[in-house]
Amino acid sequence: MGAIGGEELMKWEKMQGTALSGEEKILVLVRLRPLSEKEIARNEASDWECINETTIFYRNSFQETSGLPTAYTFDKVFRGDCTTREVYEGGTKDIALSVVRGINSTIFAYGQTSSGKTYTMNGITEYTVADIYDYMKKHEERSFVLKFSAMEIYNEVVRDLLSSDSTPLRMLDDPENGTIIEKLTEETLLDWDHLKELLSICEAQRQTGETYLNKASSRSHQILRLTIESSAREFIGKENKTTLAASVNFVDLAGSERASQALSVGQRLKEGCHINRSLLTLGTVIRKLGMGRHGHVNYRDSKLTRILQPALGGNARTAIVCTLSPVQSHTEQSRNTLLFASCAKEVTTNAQANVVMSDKALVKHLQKELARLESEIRTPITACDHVALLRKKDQQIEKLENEMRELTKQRNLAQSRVEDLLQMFGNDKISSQRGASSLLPKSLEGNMFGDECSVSDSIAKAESYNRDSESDATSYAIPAQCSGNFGLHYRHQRSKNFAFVTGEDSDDFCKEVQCIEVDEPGGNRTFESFSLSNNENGERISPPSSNGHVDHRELSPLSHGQASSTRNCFPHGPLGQKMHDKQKTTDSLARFHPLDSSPCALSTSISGSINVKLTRSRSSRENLMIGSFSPESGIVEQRETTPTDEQERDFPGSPEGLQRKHWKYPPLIYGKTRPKLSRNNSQSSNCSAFMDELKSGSNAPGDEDIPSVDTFVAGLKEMAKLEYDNQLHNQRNSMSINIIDRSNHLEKLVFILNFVLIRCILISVLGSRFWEVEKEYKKCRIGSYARLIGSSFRLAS
Ligand SMILES: Nc1ncnc2c1ncn2[C@@H]1O[C@H](COP(=O)(O)OP(=O)(O)OP(=O)(O)O)[C@@H](O)[C@H]1O
Repeated sequence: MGAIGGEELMKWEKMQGTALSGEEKILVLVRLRPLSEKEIARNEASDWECINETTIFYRNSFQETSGLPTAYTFDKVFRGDCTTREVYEGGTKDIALSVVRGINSTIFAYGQTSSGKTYTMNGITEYTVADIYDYMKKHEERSFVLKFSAMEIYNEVVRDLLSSDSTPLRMLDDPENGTIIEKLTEETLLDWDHLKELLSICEAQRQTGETYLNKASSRSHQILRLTIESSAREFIGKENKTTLAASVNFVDLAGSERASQALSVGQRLKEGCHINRSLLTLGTVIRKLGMGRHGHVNYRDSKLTRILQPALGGNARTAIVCTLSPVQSHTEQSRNTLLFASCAKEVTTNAQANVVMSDKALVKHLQKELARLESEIRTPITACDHVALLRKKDQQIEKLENEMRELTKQRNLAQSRVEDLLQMFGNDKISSQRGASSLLPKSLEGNMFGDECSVSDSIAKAESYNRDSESDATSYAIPAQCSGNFGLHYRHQRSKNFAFVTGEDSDDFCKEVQCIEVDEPGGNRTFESFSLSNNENGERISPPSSNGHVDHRELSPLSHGQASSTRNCFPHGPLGQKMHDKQKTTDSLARFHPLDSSPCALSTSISGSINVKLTRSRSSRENLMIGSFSPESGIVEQRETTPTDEQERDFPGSPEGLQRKHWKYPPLIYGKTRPKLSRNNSQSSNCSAFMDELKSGSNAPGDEDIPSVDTFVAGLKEMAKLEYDNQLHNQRNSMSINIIDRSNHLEKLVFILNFVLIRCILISVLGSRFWEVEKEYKKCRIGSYARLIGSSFRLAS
């Protein structure tokens, strides 16, 4: 019998209206047995409940928290009050009856002892056979031949249940039909009554015994096999006759049992061991098959799995009915059954219709098949395939075009962004160059522009410069923590990139110069702060109040990222208005010529320069910077040091009162004799005459003596020049010191060399003299020896 499709099969398929072959998962049903009378009498309760058609739920009456699953889902679950007919109709019928269509099928029951396997399988077998006979009646156009065989595996021995001879049967491996049982009785059924008779013989022959858990416990695995061969009556006696042949196996497994629970001893215990061992092998096979047939599947480890091999992942349709005992004391066994069922539902079988052909029919069929394949080879791709291929290609082209469009869009967007950024950066660079150039003599501007070309270079140079200048008392870049005379802390923030350069959204941008640190005579340093912010028109707003006292929180709104609050930095009243006007004028000037700009512009220039560098090289987060200006490179450099107000407040050298409140701006003194910025009494700190003017102006609010911005500009310009001169002077000094040092070193070297040379000469002169003396000495010695020998010869003669 082979799984060959032929005319007969095709006809049969049409007749049935369904496909007869294919892969499918094993059907897994779970049946819960009702509590027996005995169990009810013992006041046992059921912990299991079928909550719907597919899920069985474990109700934990002990409220255990074992972490094990409580709900299990299968193809179908049946409550205790469900009849066997319902179980049969609920899936097993379809599988069992595929045998009449030439497909092997297997129904087996699995579960612990006394869970209702035999009860279920007896019913299913009866219903199936009844339905088969019913089917035969309905399909009189076909002739059916039914054969019945029965065997049991008892203590790993195969026995024929239809024979009184209890001699163990041998198992043989047939290359075509798999495992066959030698000499197994196969009865051809005459009718339904004949089958009933045979079934009763099997029941009588089967090994059963009484255990504590089951009065009539099956002690063996029973396999009832019904083979059906059918062929169309019209072809009978003809050459092209084909036959469908398949078997349905009804397998009633022996139940797993615990010796402690079944109280089995002696023979029962031995039976139990064999049962458990073979069930263990079955479980292992199922688990392996459920994981996807990787590697070797150990079918041959037990006779049960050898016989059931086609049903487990082979050429068969399979249904497993897992039976459960509801009793609490069997919960663990029930869980094991459900675990087995869970693995089994992952196992796939591949059932094929089994068609038996006569030799002539087989030859004819093979010839036809050959002709078909040859024609396929000659015309590998039909016109229909071409059209399909073209359509597929078109779809691919369309998809790729769409992708290209999308990518082009993204590229254009990215390009425009890059251009915008470049434009903004260019503007920024110009602004920063202007800012820097305002601090430089014209002659040095060229250098600066050259340096500006590379941002990283500029930063590197600026950083190195700042490193060098940290110890320099005249540098601008003295950190607040150092003991320099003062340090400038620049804080800036840009909520929109380069807004101040483009003039757009300038109110989102604000810069602040804060915390000018001054060494007090007593060694204490103080911090003062003022902020310079841009208003909506790009105008800078200066912070001092009319009374000269500035609240730092008002002056540094940018620390909170709120540009709008910087507008409040102006003192209220007429003074504030005047300042505002003055500032406008200054800013407009500063925009055209940074060198002639106001101090605010100067600061802005510094900040702007810093901003360009840092916005590109670092994130736009709020920074508190220490600025340093390099006259050589024209770079204003800043370093992140003490960024938060919190840290400033905690700075030991900054008295509370002076840091945040009661700001005073005494006038600065700057002149040729003082190379660095200084102030008269340095009570608190500030750096500009402008502030002083403001201070004086605050004494007479509303007065016409508004602080002169020009004065401040001039002052700062002078400061910058002075600082620059000072830098040059210092550098020249340090260079000359260097040269002197180096010439000293050279002199020392020459002296040492001379000394060594003289010693060498002396050594060589003395050496040659030594050799001469030694020679003379040797000569004298030889002469004296000769004389001695001569005198001795003379004496002897
Ligand atoms: N669904 C059911 N409804 C009513 N009674 C049932 C049901 N299932 C089983 N029983 C009864 O429970 C008892 C044990 O059933 P059965 O012998 O079928 O169990 P088993 O699983 O085959 O046990 P073993 O593995 O020991 O052979 C029997 O008396 C049977 O009549």
